Amino acid sequence: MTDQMGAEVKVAVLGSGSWGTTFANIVADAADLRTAEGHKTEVVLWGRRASVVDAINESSENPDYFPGVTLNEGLRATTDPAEALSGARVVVLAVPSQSLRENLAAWRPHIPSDAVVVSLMKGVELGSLMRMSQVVGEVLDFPEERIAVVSGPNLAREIAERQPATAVVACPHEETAVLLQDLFRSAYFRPYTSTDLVGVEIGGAMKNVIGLAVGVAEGMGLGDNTKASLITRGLAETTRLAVTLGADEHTLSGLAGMGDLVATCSSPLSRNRTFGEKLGAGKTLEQVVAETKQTAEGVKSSESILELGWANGVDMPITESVVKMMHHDLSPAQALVAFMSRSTKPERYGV
Ligand SMILES: NC(=O)C1=CN([C@@H]2O[C@H](COP(=O)(O)OP(=O)(O)OC[C@H]3O[C@@H](n4cnc5c(N)ncnc54)[C@H](O)[C@@H]3O)[C@@H](O)[C@H]2O)C=CC1
Ligand SMILES: O=C(CO)COP(=O)(O)O
Repeated sequence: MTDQMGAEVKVAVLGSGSWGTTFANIVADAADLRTAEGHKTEVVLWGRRASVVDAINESSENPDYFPGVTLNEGLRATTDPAEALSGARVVVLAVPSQSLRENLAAWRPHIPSDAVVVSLMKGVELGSLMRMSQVVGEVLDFPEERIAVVSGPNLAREIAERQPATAVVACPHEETAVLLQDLFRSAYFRPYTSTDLVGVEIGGAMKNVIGLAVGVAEGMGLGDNTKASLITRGLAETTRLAVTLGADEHTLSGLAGMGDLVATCSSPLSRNRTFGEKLGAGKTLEQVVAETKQTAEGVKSSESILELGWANGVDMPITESVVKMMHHDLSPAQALVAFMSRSTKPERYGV
């Protein structure tokens, strides 16, 4: 990337929550690798809260999300979006999906018109039913070759601890994906490229919904057959939707599909799975919402995803059950009965 963009590249990461902090740290660690090759990458993280920003600048730590984890010392943070974005060639977005449009509208005057914008978010906008890259394209009026996404089995805590992980960098314009792959590659983070933006984004958004369902099953004390069934049928549902929207079926058996689904559905670190687990164990929705401090994207995105499915004639039985549990007072026990009493069908139907 540095070869194409000059010897010095500034990367702005907007959002200093769990994934924004971790991703900024990945890019800062990756930058160290390339220093030896004569390139300089500056990484600046924008956060809303001064206390978090100060802690990152003063002690290379984000105590709210990763107490005890030492971040790269070269990582700088600021509460000023203009400062973070000034001269940035790459702008990485890591805020909750439902606030992206509002955030982008505020940041737009500061985003350099020739920047590449990268979404890390795994949601679908309520109302518009747009994927995050579509929201970026609409608000910023950027061409598709300068909008990319990163997705995959990326539980932030593990990666903040620098445990090995893989991901997919997707952009319809392969050259952009390759340039970003180089910028984000570190000793413990290995990005693959893809041109299938739709498949990568739908895989990321859907795995949160299936993660909620698997969490509910876990909370109800159900076993591995039930969870494997939900994961597998969840992948079928994800693939049906993604392919209908134009994705390559193979993307969904890759890192941003099956890979992320497995990580999310099997890990107690997943906020979506944990949310579902608490509900399945008998807590009320209000209790679980009050206890959940970080973003569990599937709760809201389940509604927009279901609508997207309906608008495109796609059968989405697990998503429908999740929406009813999250928003229409269906109990986990009722959801289970409804799911199991559906009419029988071939394993493969629809697209
Ligand atoms: N945490 C993880 O392991 C991963 C998360 N993601 C995705 O990254 C996105 C961000 O998630 P996290 O960082 O995990 O969430 P988080 O809840 O940890 O952090 C969200 C950040 O956005 C800020 N924020 C909240 N509302 C805002 C608003 N209205 N305007 C501006 N900033 C606001 C919060 O203060 C916080 O700093 C989500 O779409 C999530 O699905 C993707 C991969 C891994
Ligand atoms: O996206 C993630 C893992 O890839 C994080 O999952 P949760 O948002 O459920 O914590």
